[in-house]
Formats: sequence, C-alpha cells, structure tokens
Amino acid sequence: MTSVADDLRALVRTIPDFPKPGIQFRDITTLMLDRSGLSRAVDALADTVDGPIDLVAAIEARGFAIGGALAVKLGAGLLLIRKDGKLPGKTIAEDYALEYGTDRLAMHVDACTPDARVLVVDDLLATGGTALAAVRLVRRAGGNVVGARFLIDLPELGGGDALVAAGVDARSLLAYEGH
Ligand SMILES: O=P(O)(O)OC[C@H]1O[C@H](OP(=O)(O)OP(=O)(O)O)[C@H](O)[C@@H]1O
Ligand SMILES: Nc1ncnc2[nH]cnc12
Repeated sequence: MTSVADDLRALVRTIPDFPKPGIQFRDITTLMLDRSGLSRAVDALADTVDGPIDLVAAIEARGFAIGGALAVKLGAGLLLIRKDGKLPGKTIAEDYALEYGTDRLAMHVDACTPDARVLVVDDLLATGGTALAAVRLVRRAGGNVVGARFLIDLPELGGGDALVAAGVDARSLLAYEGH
C-alpha cells in the first residue's frame, strides 16, 4: 500500500533545466490534471493545520490553486498575495530574491483584520524568499501568521530553516533533494 505522499509524488513531473540550466523544475501541473490530485493534496495539508484559520494567504501564481482549495476546505477566507502592480486597491509591497531572479509581492493594505489568524500557502518552498516576503506583508498588515504550508519543499535551499528562524511553523508534504 502506498502513502498519500508517494501517490502525490508520482503526480509531480520534474523538468530539467527550466527556466534556467541546472534547475530541476518540479512541475505540479500534472498533479492538477489528475481528478483527485488537488483534493488529496489539500486534504493532506488540512490535516497538518491545528486550530481555526481566518485567512489563507495564497501566493501568486501556483499558490492560488493550492491556497484557494485549502481555504474552502478550512472554511477560511482567501487573501491574494500578488506580484506587484496587479492589485487595484491601496497596497503594501515587499521585494525578495528567487532561486532564479528577483521580484516584488504586494497585498491590499486593508485585506487583513487585526490579529486575524493567517496561514501562508504556496505550492513550493525553495530559498524561502517568496514565503518570507508574504509573511512580512501579512505581519505589516496586522495579521498573525500561524504557519506556512507547501506542497513541495527543496530543503537544501534552506527555506524551511529561514521560516522557522522567522518564527513560522512551516510544513510541506513532499521534500525533493537537489534544486
Ligand atoms: O522559496 P523561493 O526561492 O522564493 O521560491 C519559491 C517560489 O518560486 C515559485 O514561484 P515563481 O516565482 O516561479 O512564480 P509562479 O508561481 O508565478 O510561477 C514557487 O511557486 C514559489 O512561489
Ligand atoms: N525547482 C523549482 N521547481 C519549481 N518551482 C520552483 N520555484 C523555485 N524553484 C523551483
């Protein structure tokens, strides 16, 4: 009998040298195509969450798919953390470095009620730059980050350690060695 993690791992495709030479790109589009892939992933992530969640803060773009479904499962609201320049209202923004570049994330400044219990969600944790920028945004907006959840972790890149150092309970369903 295979575990849920084994089943999910079998649905993730690895594409070498995308978007740059040397990057092993962990592609979740194949998991999304499976009829039960997303629901099994979301059920497994929900099992790792203790206590009520007011808002799932989902990170653009692939984090929207996981985070949106997890918000429904947890009975939480959905806070969209987007690449800068996409949100129409007044925003706050944070710069961050990526495994393969730099970028800036933004959220609506009034998206989070004071002390809301917020779970940051993305598909994948690599260096942690993206997730830490999301944590900084939610905290600046007055939210209480109660954890961060990912489908995939690349532990060699140190994102999990960086989140723990920032006081965030970070957990992932699948770990992949190498980049
Ligand atoms: O831990 P880090 O080193 O910050 O990397 C992880 C981030 O990289 C990927 O997003 P990407 O920026 O490629 O954007 P996308 O989801 O829009 O494709 C992934 O979805 C995470 O958001
Ligand atoms: N190796 C990787 N695969 C997929 N998404 C990523 N985001 C950052 N690194 C990644």
